[in-house]
Amino acid sequence: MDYPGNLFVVAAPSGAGKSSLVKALLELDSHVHPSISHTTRAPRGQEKHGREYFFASEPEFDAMVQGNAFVEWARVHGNRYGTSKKAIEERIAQGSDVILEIDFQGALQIKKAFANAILVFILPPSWEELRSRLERRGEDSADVIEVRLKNAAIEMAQVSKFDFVIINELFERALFDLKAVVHAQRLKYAAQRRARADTFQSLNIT
Ligand SMILES: Nc1ncnc2c1ncn2[C@@H]1O[C@H](COP(=O)(O)OP(=O)(O)OP(=O)(O)O)[C@@H](O)[C@H]1O
Ligand SMILES: Nc1nc2c(ncn2[C@@H]2O[C@H](COP(=O)(O)O)[C@@H](O)[C@H]2O)c(=O)[nH]1
Repeated sequence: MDYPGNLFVVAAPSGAGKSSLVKALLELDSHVHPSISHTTRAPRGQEKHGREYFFASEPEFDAMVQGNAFVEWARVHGNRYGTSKKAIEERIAQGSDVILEIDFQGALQIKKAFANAILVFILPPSWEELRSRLERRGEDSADVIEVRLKNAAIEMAQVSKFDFVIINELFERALFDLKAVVHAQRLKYAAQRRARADTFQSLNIT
């Protein structure tokens, strides 16, 4: 389906820095809107319902799956996460750009539903740095960090299926690259829409 707004999907192994990069992008670019996912994970320290996530019980999440409310959902690191259709369709239909911060399974489901979606994969510069970022963040127990690092190898094996890969070594450099992807995509779709409008006009199609 073709929508006037752009859909960006950012995936990365846990700790690579995607939330930090997306947050910085949102502060700089008011035309990009985040999609707030639903999750069965418990809230972390400062997280608020409706800000980082909509926190849902297992039965609540089940009901949404049964009700076909998700455009994609996946089990990630032992919890379920999903993107509600409502969260994105209304906005991109109105011409806004929407950014999703989800895992690779969800990203690939999104590409099937929205062929124009742009998939961006964020890589850490090294395994040592990935571990150290997870430890420094101080949000997850040692066991959870081990699970996330183990899953990171599986996630990174999917990188070739993404449209763009950004290495988040120097934060400002990675942010520059993410901004460039968003900007390039806007120019590309704007040009395509103009070309189509011109053709429609010359063919007298309304
Ligand atoms: N370029 C960078 N250099 C150093 N530290 C960074 C960099 N980018 C992010 N960080 C830090 O690494 C930690 C992990 O970043 P962040 O929470 O954004 O990762 P994430 O990919 O969103 O993880 P998750 O999927 O678990 O939510 C944070 O403490 C963040 O401040
Ligand atoms: N497939 C989906 N994955 C999602 C969604 N929202 C978040 N995520 C991913 O889950 C992991 C863990 O996140 P955390 O907040 O517990 O650290 C991370 O890779 C997220 O990107 C979603 O709606 N669908």
